[in-house]
Amino acid sequence: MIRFTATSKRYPGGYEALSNVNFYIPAGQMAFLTGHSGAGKSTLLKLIALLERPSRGQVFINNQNLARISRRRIPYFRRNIGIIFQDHQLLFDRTVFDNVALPLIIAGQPRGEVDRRVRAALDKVGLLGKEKAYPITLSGGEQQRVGIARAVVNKPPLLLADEPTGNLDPTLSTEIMRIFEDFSQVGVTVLVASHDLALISSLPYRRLTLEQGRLSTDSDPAE
Ligand SMILES: Nc1ncnc2c1ncn2[C@@H]1O[C@H](COP(=O)(O)OP(=O)(O)OP(=O)(O)O)[C@@H](O)[C@H]1O
Repeated sequence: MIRFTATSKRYPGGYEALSNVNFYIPAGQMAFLTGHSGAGKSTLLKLIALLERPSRGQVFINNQNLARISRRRIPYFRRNIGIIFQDHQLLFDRTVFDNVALPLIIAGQPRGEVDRRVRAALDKVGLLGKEKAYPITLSGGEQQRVGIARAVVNKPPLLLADEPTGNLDPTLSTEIMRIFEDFSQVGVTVLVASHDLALISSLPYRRLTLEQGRLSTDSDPAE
């Protein structure tokens, strides 16, 4: 599903954020990406979402070489990826329903389909009944779950999360991880960048560790 082959990323200032990274994550796997601050975790996720391009090497998603995707086709490619950020980037002047509906409305889905899918997504994250609420009235954990519902409302086969539990206490963090596990169990590939080692160590998933842009370890407790 995700393949990096000798992938490097040098930013315009000359800083090499990723150096010769190689790994493969099969479809349906859940994995963590960890490493110190500045190790290159966000950069790696950005290369997958085509928010940045590698300076050397390749990134393949579903056997598709991302170098072959033109700028014009990037929005269509991104519909295959749900992205969750630490600061969930919700619209505070819109209801929960409207926040989650946004990707479907942009994709031109008919109203009935939007209603049905938004409710299904809110149900998956345990927020049915909060459709009319405004994000400001929700707790941090609930806001993060709205962000997850919005990321999955298109049913993307791939979910990327960048520090999704950064602002949450351990109990809420565990709840968020459980939601990701549920998606992975129905075949969604999930890659979570996090430096919460206590949380990661408590879960039986593969762990890719970056150290100054290099993949220093790749360990899978299942093997
Ligand atoms: N657009 C950019 N231009 C120049 N340098 C950048 C850019 N984005 C990131 N960097 C640099 O690349 C390095 C890796 O950054 P990245 O955000 O990928 O790390 P990270 O592991 O996600 O860190 P954190 O855990 O602090 O978010 C950092 O030194 C950062 O300053």
